[in-house]
Amino acid sequence: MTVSATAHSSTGQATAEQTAAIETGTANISAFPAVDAQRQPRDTRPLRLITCGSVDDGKSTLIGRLLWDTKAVKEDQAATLRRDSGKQNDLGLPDFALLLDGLQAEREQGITIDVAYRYFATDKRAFIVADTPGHEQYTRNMATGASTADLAVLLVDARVGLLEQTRRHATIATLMGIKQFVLAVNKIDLTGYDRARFDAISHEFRELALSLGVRQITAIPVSALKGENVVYDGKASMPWYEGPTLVEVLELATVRSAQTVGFRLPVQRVSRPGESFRGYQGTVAGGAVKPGDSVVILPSGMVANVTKIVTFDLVRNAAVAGDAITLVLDRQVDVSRGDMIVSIDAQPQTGLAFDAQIVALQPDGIQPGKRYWLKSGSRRQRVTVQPSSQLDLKNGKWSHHTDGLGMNAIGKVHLSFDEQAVFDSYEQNRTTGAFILIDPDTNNTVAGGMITAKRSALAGIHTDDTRVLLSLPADLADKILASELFASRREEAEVRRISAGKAAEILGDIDG
Ligand SMILES: Nc1nc2c(ncn2[C@@H]2O[C@H](COP(=O)(O)OP(=O)(O)OP(=O)(O)O)[C@@H](O)[C@H]2O)c(=O)[nH]1
Repeated sequence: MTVSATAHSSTGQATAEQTAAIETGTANISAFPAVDAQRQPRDTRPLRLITCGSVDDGKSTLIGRLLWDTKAVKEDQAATLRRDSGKQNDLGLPDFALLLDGLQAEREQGITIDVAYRYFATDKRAFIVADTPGHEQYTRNMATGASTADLAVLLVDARVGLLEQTRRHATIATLMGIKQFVLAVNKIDLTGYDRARFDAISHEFRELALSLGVRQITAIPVSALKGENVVYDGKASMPWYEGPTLVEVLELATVRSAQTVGFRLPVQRVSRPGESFRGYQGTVAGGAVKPGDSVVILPSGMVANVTKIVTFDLVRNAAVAGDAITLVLDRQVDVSRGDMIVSIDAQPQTGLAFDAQIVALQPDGIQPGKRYWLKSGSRRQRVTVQPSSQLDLKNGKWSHHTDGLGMNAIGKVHLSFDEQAVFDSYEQNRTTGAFILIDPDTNNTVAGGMITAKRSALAGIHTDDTRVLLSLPADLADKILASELFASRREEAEVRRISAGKAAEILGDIDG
């Protein structure tokens, strides 16, 4: 067995070695109902999932069970687990939650662990599971885990049903772009395998998920403790359940595609080892590049052609997202750290104002109108943050909110920059569309966020002005927008391009 249960703190990419190890893993799943192996080509990319649940819902037990039943536990670990059998449960099984105890201990000592990543595999696919703590104060860790996940497993205790925390987790997962949910109705054994109970909870969850716009939902009655419907089926106890096991759903889930639109190279360093060589170094954050491609340097807008792509040991004829490269261009251009080199035909947005969604991470929260440092990749800029609405985690609705955002609050904000900023939307690129906010007084990271859209200059217009414009026939509104009178008050070039229809969209956004 090549797979080990490995805990990793912080930002969580599997190393190449780990990925290779999990990809060669061959877990024994013969006793588990086969999904036609012929029809299911093995996906080489690991599926990333996040598990969320409230305290005591059985999250540790479920993850432990997944690792155990897919044989992702090393022999020595297994032996230790069996030996510590003071902890054995009524069924004579080891306490699976113990597999995760190292992390627990660190947490109790107050060592900051954001997210622990664990690796397991079946013969169809490898998995990386982000284990995040259930307490409310750990919301930001959940957001961190969710930001890279393809799928969220939400746990509820079958005896208790959905809680506010379930809604909170589902909402954050959705905000982070997760579109596939599994509801694991755990501890079903403690309800006497009550089908009506399961149906009621899954119905309620379906409504919640639909209200969030999530359509891919699978609800599964599970006993993590007994290992029913996790890796092995639970037909003996639940003949009424004909759906898939948790692992079957995970094997069939889709890996979120990189969704990048064009080539992006945030410049980390300008390399000038000698007179004759000048290269721009960084990690490709999207798309691909090859010699001969035309690129634009942002925010300056200068154009150049790629002559050479160099990595640490060789000259390459192409580079893709994730590659650390040095790019050589065909002419002298002014490029510095924090600039972005992008493909000419699919450029990110450049502007002074953007809309974003943020999660406040510090007790001080986010203060309206305060200037922060915004850091995205290697770029650091001054920004003013103005909240516009806040998410009510009890009912999942946004409400108008222009005051500060407290710790763990999720808000929509307007970002205003002193100098041109360059972003993709987070939907389009998770690297160049994401940022953190740093408080200049304390140097603390006070928020994590994602760009939703560029704000037009029109969005700065007083709402009443825009309402008046919208009440006019579209052609008249267009004329007024294009008039000198209006242009003299606003950034002329921007305003001219905006139709009343666009204004309606922006207004909707302001109201929303
Ligand atoms: N009967 C039964 N008990 C379960 C099941 N899953 C978990 N438990 C028990 O529920 C208790 C809590 O389980 P944990 O896995 O520690 O719960 P958790 O959600 O990870 O809790 P924290 O780690 O504190 O967040 C333990 O005593 C488990 O043995 C289940 O499916 N059936």
